[in-house]
Amino acid sequence: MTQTKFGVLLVNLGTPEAPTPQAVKKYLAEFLSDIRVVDTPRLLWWPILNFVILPLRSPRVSKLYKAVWMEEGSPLMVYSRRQQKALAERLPGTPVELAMSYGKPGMKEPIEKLLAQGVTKMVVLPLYPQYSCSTSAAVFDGVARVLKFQRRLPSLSFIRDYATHPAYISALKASIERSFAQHGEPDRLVLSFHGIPKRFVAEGDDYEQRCRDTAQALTDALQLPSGKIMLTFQSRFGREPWLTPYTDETLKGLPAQGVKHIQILCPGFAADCLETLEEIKGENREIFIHAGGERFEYIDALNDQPEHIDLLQQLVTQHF
Ligand SMILES: C=CC1=C(C)c2cc3[nH]c(cc4nc(cc5[nH]c(cc1n2)c(C)c5CCC(=O)O)C(CCC(=O)O)=C4C)c(C)c3C=C
Ligand SMILES: [Fe+2]
Ligand SMILES: [Fe+2]
Repeated sequence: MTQTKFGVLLVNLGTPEAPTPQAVKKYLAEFLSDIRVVDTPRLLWWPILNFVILPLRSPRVSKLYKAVWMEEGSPLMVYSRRQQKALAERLPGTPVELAMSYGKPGMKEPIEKLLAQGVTKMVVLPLYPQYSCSTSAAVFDGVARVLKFQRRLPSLSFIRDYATHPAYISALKASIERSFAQHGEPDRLVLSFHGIPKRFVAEGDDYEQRCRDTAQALTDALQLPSGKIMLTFQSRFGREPWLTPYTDETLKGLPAQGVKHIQILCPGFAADCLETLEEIKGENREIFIHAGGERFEYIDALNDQPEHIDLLQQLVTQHF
């Protein structure tokens, strides 16, 4: 009889290997070729991607990566590795691998490493608190793509999301309360989530609802008056309408309404990355201050905070 051997696969988006135009181009080419992310018909998308998007975007975005790059590498990779290590320390005897949907180490090598260690049950945890077809479902595709070439499949648990998990909400709450204690209570607490095209939601993606579920659970947990918390969407890409209100437009309008002190948190990002550090902590601070805002405080992602590792541990061990 085979004994069950558990293994954990953490998965995040992926990031370039270096903050250079060539490395960013390679990463974006893989990421933006996934039909889960951009679903424009391939024949139309291929020339746009290769002749317009990649040549124009890669040099510009590589400068943004340079601005947030850490000594050990890209922030997303650095924090994800720390999460992997901290979770592995909590689970002696259970291998924990980190995979990325795009770029290195990809999906194949980490899954094969788990199987080579005799894992018979794999718990897959996409590090996206709110489900979206563009992220969580792409992880599912990646797992299936790799397992397609295995003769012996492991049992699988796929954690769809954890938007209202009590340990997630209490980790966010603790972070916010620390920030309030350090800087005072702001006029508004802004929760900025990565956007997606509105069309994805119309076609059945429940991402917007899951973001609202998180915001509601946090509002209840913090016991703040409902007008104090705002939900916005960042990182718009392309021409079609994305989820609104947009973070940048909202922040630009706040000072004129008398809102001069904000704190901002990105609950949809398990790890700090380009989108939080450059776009929110950098660019959106500028927008707010330029519009007449006075105090802007960015609240770090949960990264490798002990409360976050508690959450990851609870999420995976409930499947053991
Ligand atoms: C093109 C469409 C995109 C969709 C849909 C999308 C959804 C989505 N993304 C994240 C999380 C992250 N995105 C990050 C970067 C990033 N995202 C897009 C595009 C879409 N994202 C691009 C083109 C980029 C790269 C930067 C740029 O060129 O502007 C990152 C950061 C990666 C890093 O290296 O730091 C994360 C994380 C979520 C959660 C999401 C849907 C809910
Ligand atoms: Fe994105
Ligand atoms: Fe961005």
